[in-house]
Amino acid sequence: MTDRVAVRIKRLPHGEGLDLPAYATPGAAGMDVVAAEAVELAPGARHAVATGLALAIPEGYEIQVRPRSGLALKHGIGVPNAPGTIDCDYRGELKIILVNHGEEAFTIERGDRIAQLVLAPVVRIAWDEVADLDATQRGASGFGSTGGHAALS
Ligand SMILES: O=c1ccn([C@H]2C[C@H](O)[C@@H](COP(=O)(O)OP(=O)(O)OP(=O)(O)O)O2)c(=O)[nH]1
Ligand SMILES: [Mg+2]
Repeated sequence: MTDRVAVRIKRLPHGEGLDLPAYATPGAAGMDVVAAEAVELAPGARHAVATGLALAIPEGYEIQVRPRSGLALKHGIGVPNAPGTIDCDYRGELKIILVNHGEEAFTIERGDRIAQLVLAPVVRIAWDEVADLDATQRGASGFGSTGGHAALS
């Protein structure tokens, strides 16, 4: 694997005793992050789940919060803002927004792995405002303009 990037992390008082986010396998793209609180999510409900963690991500990076596919497939638990954006200048508590798309209530216990964190480089925009844009074959066509599921002939 490539070299790791150091990210400062602080445990908040209610995060004491919990595992720090960690890669479950040597090739995992995301670190699983655990809940610092127990939550009962009714069908259709959503909640910003505490992690008991605060971060200082280095400039030039963000952390993306992504759902766990097992929770999604088995229980309908999603991250409604996926991929959640953790800015490098955010010093508040990392929270994981979960939604229950399933038909049954879902119980999260403190210490359960609820989502995964992916560190990603950020390339920032410098607008170059112009009067006219260059022409392309696609032009303004989009949103299915090239056809449906059938192969191109
Ligand atoms: O799933 C998430 C998404 C965001 N955040 C925190 C970190 C992020 O840096 C901050 C702001 O997030 P975002 O920019 O997505 O939310 P916003 O609605 O635009 O709020 P703001 O006006 O504070 O930027 O909230 C989380 O803890 N968890
Ligand atoms: Mg914002």
